[in-house]
Amino acid sequence: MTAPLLHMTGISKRFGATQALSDVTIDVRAGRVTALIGENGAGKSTLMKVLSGAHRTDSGTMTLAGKPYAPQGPHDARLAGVSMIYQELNLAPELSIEDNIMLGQERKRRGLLDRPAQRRMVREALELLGHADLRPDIPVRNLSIAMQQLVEIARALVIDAKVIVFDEPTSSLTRHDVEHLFGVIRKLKASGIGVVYISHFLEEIREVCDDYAVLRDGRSVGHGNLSGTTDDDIVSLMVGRSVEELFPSVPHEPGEVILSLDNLSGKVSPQEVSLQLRRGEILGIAGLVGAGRTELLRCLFGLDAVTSGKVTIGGVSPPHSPAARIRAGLGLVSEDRKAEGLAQSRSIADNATYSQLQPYSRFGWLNLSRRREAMQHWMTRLNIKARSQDQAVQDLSGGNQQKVAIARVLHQNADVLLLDEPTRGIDVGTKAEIYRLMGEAAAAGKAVIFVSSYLTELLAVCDRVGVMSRGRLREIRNVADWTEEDVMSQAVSG
Ligand SMILES: Nc1ncnc2c1ncn2[C@@H]1O[C@H](COP(=O)(O)OP(=O)(O)OP(=O)(O)O)[C@@H](O)[C@H]1O
Repeated sequence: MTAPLLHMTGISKRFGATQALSDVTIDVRAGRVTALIGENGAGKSTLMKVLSGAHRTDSGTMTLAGKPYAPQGPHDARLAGVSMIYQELNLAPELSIEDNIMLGQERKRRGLLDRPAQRRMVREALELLGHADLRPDIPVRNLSIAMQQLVEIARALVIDAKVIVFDEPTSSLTRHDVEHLFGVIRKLKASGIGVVYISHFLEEIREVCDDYAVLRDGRSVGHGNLSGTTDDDIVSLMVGRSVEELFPSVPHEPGEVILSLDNLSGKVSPQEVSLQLRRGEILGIAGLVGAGRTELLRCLFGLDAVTSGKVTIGGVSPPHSPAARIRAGLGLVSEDRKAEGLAQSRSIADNATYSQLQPYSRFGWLNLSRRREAMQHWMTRLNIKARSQDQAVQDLSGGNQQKVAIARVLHQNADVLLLDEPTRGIDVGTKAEIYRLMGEAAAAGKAVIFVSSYLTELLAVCDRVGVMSRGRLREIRNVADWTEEDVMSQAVSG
């Protein structure tokens, strides 16, 4: 076999008391896509930050295209040919496509910006990506997320990227855009670039990747060609044991109506949404990004203004504020855990218990040992990887932060759980545990509204599924009466 394009070996990285990576080795070959796989907190992002110059490794070496590679920082790494495409895009919205692509890598002639040369490079890059039609002078803020991602990729191409890393690139994309992105990745492959692809979706990995490398607890535990492996093999490598069911089901029966919405409308979304939810029921809400699903939950929870309509919870209509809605029995896991979900500098325990401190406080004092016990339970159930429950949320991996947000609503013991993309960025083993917890909540007489862009899980886990498009709730059916195609055709209906 030919020498790898990128070879990382003996990579170790420690943060204080956390050994994030120990002696990790990974190879990336030219013209191939390598899936980097692991549970939340396994060390994937840390390894890629070492590769992209954002972190210095404590030990180990890297070679790129046969030469020693030790970037001094992200800019240095980019110039050497290593680019990262993150979930949160890093573009300047007011600048044009061209200026974004060339930012920090401008072409100059006699000290002046060489616009014609830049324009040529930008066009070539866009052409390679199948988008010669995109006008380089329009501002990036006018582009869809999928197109912005394309601009990021073009940024990598103009400096002759050798290795491009995609970190969970599909989480905000529609299925159509995902297919387009996969087409782009295939073009990158064909031009000899080595791609690293991080994802928690095995289906995606199978679709677009050739090779795999698995990390567990910061160590390399397996690598090879994907074609010779089953999903079970991969999952077993990730979690260190076999996972019996990816969609465990817990029997539950619908009871009395706990929540009713009558023509609920917000400023833009939702539009005249009516529904009834029973205890013991899991209602899924499907739809495209921007269909108004998040706004529906936010209006219900008292976060966004409502222009008309009525919300009844357990027979009463509580005031329109989050505090009142929490008292009435609602709990929300927000889609945007960074902006509004979690206090980043506070501990896991503070974050998870903050909406429900009552069981631990008497005469104004917190009973910390009782809280510690309760927290330990959720840390274990949700497999939260942390040194202790006192660790600050900002030091956790993305997936583990999401788990803390979920621990909060479970701990709050709400009657109606409003879950907005709760499994985004969560590893497969823990996803299964979250589905089980949802089933158990329903079996215990709670109700769940489950918003997700991952249709497979909605159809596997919910009792009924409704589809939103353009702010309206199109139709709710029993899950057995939906096919994926039906859901998609409702989702794109005008
Ligand atoms: N800046 C930091 N300070 C302290 N600990 C950190 C820091 N960055 C990462 N860690 C720790 O390193 C470990 C690996 O985290 P990393 O983000 O690499 O995981 P990951 O595999 O990318 O997870 P996910 O799938 O959830 O994104 C975790 O235990 C995390 O808490």
